[in-house]
Amino acid sequence: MADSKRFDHYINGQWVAGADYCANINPSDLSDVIGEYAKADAAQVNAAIDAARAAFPAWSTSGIQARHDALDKVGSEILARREELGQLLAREEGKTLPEAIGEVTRAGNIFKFFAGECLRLSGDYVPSVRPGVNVEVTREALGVIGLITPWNFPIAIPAWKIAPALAYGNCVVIKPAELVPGCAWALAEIISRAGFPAGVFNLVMGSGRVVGDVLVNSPKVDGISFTGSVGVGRQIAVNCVSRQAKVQLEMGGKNPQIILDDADLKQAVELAVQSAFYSTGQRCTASSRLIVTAGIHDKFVAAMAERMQSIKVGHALKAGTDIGPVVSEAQLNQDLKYIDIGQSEGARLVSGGGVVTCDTEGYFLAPTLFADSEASMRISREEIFGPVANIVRVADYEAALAMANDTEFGLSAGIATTSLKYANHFKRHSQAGMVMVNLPTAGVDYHVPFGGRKGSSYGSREQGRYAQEFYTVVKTSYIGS
Ligand SMILES: NC(=O)C1=CN([C@@H]2O[C@H](COP(=O)(O)OP(=O)(O)OC[C@H]3O[C@@H](n4cnc5c(N)ncnc54)[C@H](OP(=O)(O)O)[C@@H]3O)[C@@H](O)[C@H]2O)C=CC1
Ligand SMILES: O=C(O)CCC(=O)C(=O)O
Repeated sequence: MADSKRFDHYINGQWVAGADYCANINPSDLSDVIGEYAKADAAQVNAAIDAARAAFPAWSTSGIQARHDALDKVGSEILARREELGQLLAREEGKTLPEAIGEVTRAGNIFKFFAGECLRLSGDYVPSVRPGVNVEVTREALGVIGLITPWNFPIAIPAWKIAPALAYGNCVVIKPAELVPGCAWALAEIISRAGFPAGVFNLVMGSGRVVGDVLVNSPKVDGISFTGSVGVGRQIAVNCVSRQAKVQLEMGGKNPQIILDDADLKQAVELAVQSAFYSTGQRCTASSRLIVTAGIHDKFVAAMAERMQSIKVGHALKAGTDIGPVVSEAQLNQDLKYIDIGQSEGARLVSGGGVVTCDTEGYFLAPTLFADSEASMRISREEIFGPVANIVRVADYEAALAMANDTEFGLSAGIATTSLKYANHFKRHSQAGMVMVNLPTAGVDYHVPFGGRKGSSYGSREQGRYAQEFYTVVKTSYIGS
């Protein structure tokens, strides 16, 4: 358990000391150490995998009422403690407190949703083409699942992987990002008291290179669900496919936000600000390319420049902060690098462009907007993952659609328009997994599928009922008389 701000792994129903420890530091205030979190070595990861393997036969055939009750209990506790957990989340990741409380609420609702899914498991019972024979199609748990999660949604992403995995009868070993182990640890502590048998749920913290690598390559792990960068995701896929393990990847985006001439200007500005800068732009669904048609372009650029003056950057826990810090020094350097690239490529800086000084020492960056950009520029093509966006001018809707689809990614895509014709056409012809009409590209519901096309995602969808595609395997049984 936690001992003078030391936080241990949870393996086989026990709190286990780390092979080493790593400080979890508040990006809004680098003098604030949240705690020392355990780092696992390979032996500890293998112990967690073995515990999950041993627990699997009983858990995968356990009663659905017990599974429902345990998941529901987790959801209730998360919701009851949303303010306190939101504080922890804002402190370790840098999202503002309202955003963090919103994310915690989403996590609680996800556990409640999948508690319900335990009671809605279904299959098919159909006649055979052979007389006197019947056929059953049922779903069974996949097995032991390794969950590898990123830093930008420290409780919601673990929740949307853990809850369906357990609901459908799998056992899990989760490795959260080393930058944000606090929320995953708090979630593990709640799960440890909810009534799951030992070994069903295991938390091992530490680096991707050690913990993640063992999980991905262990022959005792039947599937990996990963969210993070494209480079790491693709390598995980290669390793999983080579040993025939199931794999699901959620990775980057370069999500377009189209603003058409007929858009409501005020609404378009608000949703563009939300898409590009809220959560410090650190969402795979964020939009860093605003594609604007010629008739509204100049008014839109001017209105954005004015609106951005009132965005307050500051300590994530301070009332009134709109945008908290960037998560880490490495991410800040990546954002600054792209600001330099934008300037050297010839885009015009409209707002922001550098770090911001606050009362505390942290990784504060001004929301940054470029205009007069070209679709071919690196700032228009590569995922930045920070509060940095650019505007590209196009002639009309057709050009906007073509530019929106001209990307290696396909996670989410938005359009601001008052035209039903263009909205409907965009819904049908956007090559993204999620389409937003008069809404920001980021900010999704928890009960419907989440995921993208092309380079953004691989494997079946996460969330909602569709999650069962990954976490279950189908069995066909033939019954003769
Ligand atoms: N789609 C999304 O939601 C996200 C996208 N990103 C993108 O990725 C960029 C880099 O962020 P970063 O955090 O470094 O992303 P990573 O892909 O490195 O990290 C995601 C998760 O994978 C783990 N990991 C890292 N290397 C390996 C490996 N070899 N085998 C198994 N697991 C591994 C990480 O562990 P650990 O970090 O503890 O070492 C973390 O838990 C961002 O700038 C952004 O562009 C980042 C986060 C989320
Ligand atoms: O936009 C959202 O609500 C979810 C975004 C997300 O899951 C991510 O950035 O990884």
